[in-house]
Amino acid sequence: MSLFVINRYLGDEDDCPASKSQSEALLQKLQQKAEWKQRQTLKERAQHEQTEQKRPPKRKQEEHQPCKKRKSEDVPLSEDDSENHTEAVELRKKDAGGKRTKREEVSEDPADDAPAPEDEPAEPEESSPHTGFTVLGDFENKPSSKVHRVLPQWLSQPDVIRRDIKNNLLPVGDESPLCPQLQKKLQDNGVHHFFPVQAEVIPAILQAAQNGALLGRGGFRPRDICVSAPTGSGKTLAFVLPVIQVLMTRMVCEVRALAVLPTKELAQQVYKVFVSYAEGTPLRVLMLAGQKSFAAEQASLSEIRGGVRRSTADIIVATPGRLVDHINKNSGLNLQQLRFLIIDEADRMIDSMHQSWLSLVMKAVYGAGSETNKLLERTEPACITAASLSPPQMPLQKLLFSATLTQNPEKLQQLGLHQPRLFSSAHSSESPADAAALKPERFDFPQGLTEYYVPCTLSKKPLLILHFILRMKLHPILCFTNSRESAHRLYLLVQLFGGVQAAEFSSRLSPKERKRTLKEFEQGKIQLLISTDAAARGIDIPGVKCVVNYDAPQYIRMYIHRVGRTARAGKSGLAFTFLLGVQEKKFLQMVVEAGSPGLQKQIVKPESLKSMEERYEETLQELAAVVKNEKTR
Ligand SMILES: Nc1ncnc2c1ncn2[C@@H]1O[C@H](COP(=O)(O)OP(=O)(O)OP(=O)(O)O)[C@@H](O)[C@H]1O
Repeated sequence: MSLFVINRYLGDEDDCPASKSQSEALLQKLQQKAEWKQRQTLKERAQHEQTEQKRPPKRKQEEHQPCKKRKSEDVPLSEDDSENHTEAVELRKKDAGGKRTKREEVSEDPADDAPAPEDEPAEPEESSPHTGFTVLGDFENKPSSKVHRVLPQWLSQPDVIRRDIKNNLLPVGDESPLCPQLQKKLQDNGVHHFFPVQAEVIPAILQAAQNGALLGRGGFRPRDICVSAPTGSGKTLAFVLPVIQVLMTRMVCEVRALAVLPTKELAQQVYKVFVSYAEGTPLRVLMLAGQKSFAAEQASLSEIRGGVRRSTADIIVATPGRLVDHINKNSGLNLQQLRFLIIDEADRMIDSMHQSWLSLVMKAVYGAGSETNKLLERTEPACITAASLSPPQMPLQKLLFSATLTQNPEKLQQLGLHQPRLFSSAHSSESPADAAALKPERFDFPQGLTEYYVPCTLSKKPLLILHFILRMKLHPILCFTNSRESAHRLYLLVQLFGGVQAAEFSSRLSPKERKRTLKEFEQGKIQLLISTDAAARGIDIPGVKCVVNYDAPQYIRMYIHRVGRTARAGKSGLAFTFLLGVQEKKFLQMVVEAGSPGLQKQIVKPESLKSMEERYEETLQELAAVVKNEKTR
């Protein structure tokens, strides 16, 4: 079977009359063939146009797609091909039990160019009608199946944390994995029950450290732990308590726990909790967050004892910037015995990974072994072998916490987690179908939170916030704006209007002023705290009844953290978001897609604001003068 036209050598035709008549016959035959082919092409084109008109549009579209089968029809025919074609037709006729279709008849007789009856459906062709070649394989275009997102098992099947705090309290005394000393401390601090996240995570961390701080059961490295639980659900105690319990029996003071937090205020808050529960144990806690000068922090890190430089801290709470400074400037921070690396607000910390703080910490952890601790020299994690497990080793375990932990495996991969285990209340609700459809990530909201939105215009926003405090008496209110300029202007306006104890909280203030402001707000001296997102994450102020998003946040994570400043520790709270007409649809959709039960509409009637309007107009004029004054200063 030839696939191509073969130019045969026909001999010296001019010299031989016999061969001349032979070549004439051949020429005639070829001319006939060409005519037949021309007619055939015209006929096929006519047929094709007819069927095109008859078919539904979708089918037509498919027809237009190039397919290899059709291409084979364009291959020029050789004489041999024609013969083979006749043979093939004959064979097919036999196969079909002698039944001859009209189409076969047409293709068999080149002279017959009558079109096939219109009502006769075209038969599926097993072989190309002209070449007679059987086309092997299926060259039709097939719809390719979509690649579905498949989450790693540890992400898709987390250990579930119950959402409802109030109905899932576990008494502190009941089969508690905590030592009596810490139990007593909890009772003294007014904590009589564990919240669900604590009931799940504390035993998991303690279990991995059953042999003390060294390698866990059977000599294996403990699994890293990730926790995704709502704002205010008690994540801080979920890591503070087990870390203290594991380390409290240590013999030598070395840095064994490092908690990294994104802001000074958060570091300060977590530092306080560590200090409170470490009281009465030999453990020493230190903060490296820029509250003191670098030199002062450096001096507090180590001391000379018996002629050897020794660490003076067991637990360090740090911000990434200051931590990196201490590692880079070799200020005496020794992380070679680090047992726990706690990353709070983990999703935010992953985003700040460009500072490469984590790789520096890892380098410091697995750096050259110190001469004094040859016995406990650690090796960088690699394949687990009998040899790698034989010496007593201090394993590093990472503990990640967030209310909005990312589910993006690529982002989590940057953390180099070891056989991670996820504890989550939110992720379990995501169905495989949702995951496959790449739906937006879903998070869990505190149960006691009621969310509202207030339709408004730009000019009415200041009046609304005044109405909330002066009329609705919703204070203390934590009010968020999207920029520090906006926070400052609103603060000035409220001050000028009068009758409200207000303060601002942003990077305009020094760390000292910020600390004082938060304290005063906590003490109830401030009714309205106007803040940027500096206070959106992690800050725990128990008395906040109401959060107002004066400017709607752009990202869902920010919304979750902002509204999470209320309704903490199983209590109830209100969150209001002021929405302009153009923002409404998109914002409400974003929040519901993220797992919120939905925002209720709260309309403030214009009459309710009427009585404040005159004073408000005056205030605006005063504000213009004050702002002008500030600019010229
Ligand atoms: N078992 C408990 N019993 C009573 N109060 C608790 C308990 N655990 C934590 N709390 C209190 O709940 C509040 C919120 O705790 P915490 O700050 O740890 O929440 P969080 O989950 O870290 O929140 P966020 O995600 O906003 O940082 C704190 O005031 C804390 O003292």
